[in-house]
Amino acid sequence: MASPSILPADVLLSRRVQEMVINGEGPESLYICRDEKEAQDVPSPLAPIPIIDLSLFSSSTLSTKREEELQKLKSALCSWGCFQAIGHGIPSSFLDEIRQVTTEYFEQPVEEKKKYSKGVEDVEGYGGDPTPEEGQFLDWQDRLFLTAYPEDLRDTKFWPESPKSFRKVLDYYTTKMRTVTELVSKSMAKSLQLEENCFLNQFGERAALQVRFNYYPCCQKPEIVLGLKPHADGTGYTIILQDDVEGLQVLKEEHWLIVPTIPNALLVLMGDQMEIMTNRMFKSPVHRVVTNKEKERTSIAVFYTPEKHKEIGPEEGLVNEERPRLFKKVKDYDITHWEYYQRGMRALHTAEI
Ligand SMILES: O=C(O)CCC(=O)C(=O)O
Ligand SMILES: [Fe+2]
Repeated sequence: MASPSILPADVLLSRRVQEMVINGEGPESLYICRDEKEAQDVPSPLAPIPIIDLSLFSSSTLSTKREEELQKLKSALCSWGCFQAIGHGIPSSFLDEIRQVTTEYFEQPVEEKKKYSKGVEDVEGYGGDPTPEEGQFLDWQDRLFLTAYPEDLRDTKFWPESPKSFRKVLDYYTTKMRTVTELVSKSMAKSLQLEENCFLNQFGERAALQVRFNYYPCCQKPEIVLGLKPHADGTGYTIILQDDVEGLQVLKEEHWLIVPTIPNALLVLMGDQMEIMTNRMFKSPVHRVVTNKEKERTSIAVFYTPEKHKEIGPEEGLVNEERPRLFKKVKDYDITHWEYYQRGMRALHTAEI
């Protein structure tokens, strides 16, 4: 396969995938990352990712029922590293609303979206990865990346003013995500027989919520590109709202399996930092996104990451003779993760003892 030609970063960044599709341009070499033979593979089966009802974790639930659900949660995270959360308390009408403003944002003329363009060195804003490192390929996607929490770290120059309700909707979604992360973090701790606030304490009060709005245009040759290259997240964990188009896949025992789309579910997916904090009890799964010829896809991924400069490490309660300490204490792991990600590599080994 030809290695990609290197164009100046600002040129790459100024050409969005969506525009190329509108102009009828096919994937050029920079995006071609697989050969067609792989496309003749048998279609990927659906991943039977456990569905967890978060409402059962409330104190009003019968304790046996609650205990059962906690066990289900633990088993899901030990084997899959993710689960589909229902009963999270966010009305389905609101999930539809945030999906709607996301679609509306990406459907706007490119000049409107480019008002929020990220610069070559920026993390936040509208665009894609700027410079592929040697041997790396570009993802068949456009995205908008924003810090939503802590509020004083919001850079509102990247927050779209159109569609009109975008900011208000994102603000409300952030509040809801704060509630969900609190409940999920406490439940994960309880499922491991740990003190319920232990993960919340490691994340810290100023743990970040960053939102990545992903837009994957259709592709005439979906078998030779990827919407998002294989990776594990550098977060604590990530909460993904999919639309009704399949595309996200998880790697399980060397097979790619499709993550089912469930209208009102949130996919909660462990990142490397939960694998560190749980001393590898919970797995941070490798995942990727594929595209298709007929339907564009959007997803909204919320990255929940420990507070800046805060040290995290394995919970003492999960270190014992049978399970010796596997990781050192680390801080700002997401930065190391990003450096490795750009080279198409995992960073978790840098935290290992
Ligand atoms: O689009 C998706 O469903 C997944 C997105 C994802 O993995 C990411 O943004 O890190
Ligand atoms: Fe991801």
